[in-house]
Amino acid sequence: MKILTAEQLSEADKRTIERQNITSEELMERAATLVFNEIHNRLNGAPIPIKVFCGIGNNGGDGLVIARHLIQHGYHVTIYVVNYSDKRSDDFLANYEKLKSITNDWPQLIKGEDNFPEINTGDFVIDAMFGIGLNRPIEGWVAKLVGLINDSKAFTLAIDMPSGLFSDKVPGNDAAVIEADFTLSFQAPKLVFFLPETMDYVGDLQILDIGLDREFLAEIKAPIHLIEKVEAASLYKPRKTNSHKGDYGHVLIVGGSYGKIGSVLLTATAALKTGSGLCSLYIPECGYNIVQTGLPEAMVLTDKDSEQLTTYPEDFEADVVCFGMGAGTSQKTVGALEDLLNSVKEPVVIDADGLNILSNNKKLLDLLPKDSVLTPHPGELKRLIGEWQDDFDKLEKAKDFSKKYDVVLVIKGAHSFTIKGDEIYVNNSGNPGMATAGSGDVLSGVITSLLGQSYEPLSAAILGVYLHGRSGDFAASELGYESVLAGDIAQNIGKAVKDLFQSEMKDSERN
Ligand SMILES: NC(=O)C1=CN([C@@H]2O[C@H](COP(=O)(O)OP(=O)(O)OC[C@H]3O[C@@H](n4cnc5c(N)ncnc54)[C@H](O)[C@@H]3O)[C@@H](O)[C@H]2O)[C@@H](O)CC1
Ligand SMILES: [K+]
Repeated sequence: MKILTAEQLSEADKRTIERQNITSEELMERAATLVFNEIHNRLNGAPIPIKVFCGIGNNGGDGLVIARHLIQHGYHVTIYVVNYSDKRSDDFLANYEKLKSITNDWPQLIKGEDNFPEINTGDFVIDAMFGIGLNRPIEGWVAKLVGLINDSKAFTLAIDMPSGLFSDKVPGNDAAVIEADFTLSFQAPKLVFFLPETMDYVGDLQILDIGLDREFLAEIKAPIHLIEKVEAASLYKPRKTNSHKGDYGHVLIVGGSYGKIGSVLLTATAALKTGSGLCSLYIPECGYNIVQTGLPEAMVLTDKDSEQLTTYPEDFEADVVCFGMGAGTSQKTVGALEDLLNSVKEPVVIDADGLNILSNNKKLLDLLPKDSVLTPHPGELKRLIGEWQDDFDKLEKAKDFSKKYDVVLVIKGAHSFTIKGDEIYVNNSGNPGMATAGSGDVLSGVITSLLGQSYEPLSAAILGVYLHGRSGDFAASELGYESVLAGDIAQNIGKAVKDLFQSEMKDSERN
């Protein structure tokens, strides 16, 4: 799904109004009625106090339409107009008028702190103050009202965006932003819903298809995509009936050191579980028995050093090589990576200590084969690309890095970001149970395996990140977040692959 900017969405609104020959008021009615339906489906007539806070632009107009439908369906609704300005939008005014015919309870005007209502924990708050039109931070008494809503701990539903969030920048440190429990957003997700610095304001997210012009949406150039099941499934390459293990790639996992042999075991398990035909490991001698016993399906070669990697087996023929997990950063291991990069011409996967070695020896970056996949977590990324001011700046620096070295970057996080040049792919599978030791080693194994199965590097990274998250979802639905171990993620890869072609998850499997 394309992630669009506020300008692109406003343009889509305009084109829709022209091509569908409707008024903007009709479009607002359509969008806000969809929101009402979602609320009604969930509340099912429950007599809880609903407080709708409306701004005076079109986000406020949405709030008025939602409130009108709620009142007509017998809900206990109080409407507040947050009157930060007298410049009301036309569609706001039209819907303000429409309220007259259905209720005698006129909206309460808030013009300052004296008009603040009491908000109780048990209230249901609808935040329709600001949407994509916010162009400067919320200030003064409106900021205090945002604080009051947040402090109330009432369940808060944000319409289109939590008020105070911008679509194209991170709010300042002390900025007033609604901390929504749920956000219902129109037509396309906005980037800030997925960035570490802003995602917590959004709560659970649902995108409503409000029927904006299909042709325009299909044609519009968007460099940022959200990856969900449909997008992941479109990348998948089915297996041929008439095939053998040689068709699914031979991967070589290079890593491990004394006390950290488990990491390579996890990577190799994940690679085999993702479908690699053959899997070999190149590890220090101390790991030989551990790997041979722990994973009989894998083949093992050992370095002459018993505790660390010192060389790379140059004449070994593998389809793809992965380097780094548990390897340590000793000078001898730096030499091993240098040997590897001097002998391998195909894209490699570099993770963990492999990335730390690159950060400490930046000249090695020039040796990376084109389209290699690097999978840093934020700490490793910082060492690679330097400090950033905020998440938008981070993405710019990451794009520059990807272009400079011609590599695919996978920035790991709650929503992992896969970056190649100017293209960004935001992953939407996974859960907090996956924040556990070895989870990244499993991801490297999945991506390496896909590369070995002839997936293009970018596709291998995007699909690999999605499958890894989805495997974690299956593991968590069975075990609970706290009990998910990295090995459980690897054990569920098969379910994640099968699930690509199954319709929606049952509620019992959802996290
Ligand atoms: N046809 C459309 O354009 C549709 C728009 N929709 C809604 O319209 C919203 C956008 O509406 P608007 O463009 O009217 O903007 P908003 O309602 O988001 O903001 C209201 C106005 O406040 C002013 N403003 C911005 N920052 C401010 C600040 N810090 N303090 C005080 N005033 C400030 C701006 O001039 C803006 O016009 C969307 O988020 C969505 O909710 C939906 O009804 C769907 C259809
Ligand atoms: K809002």
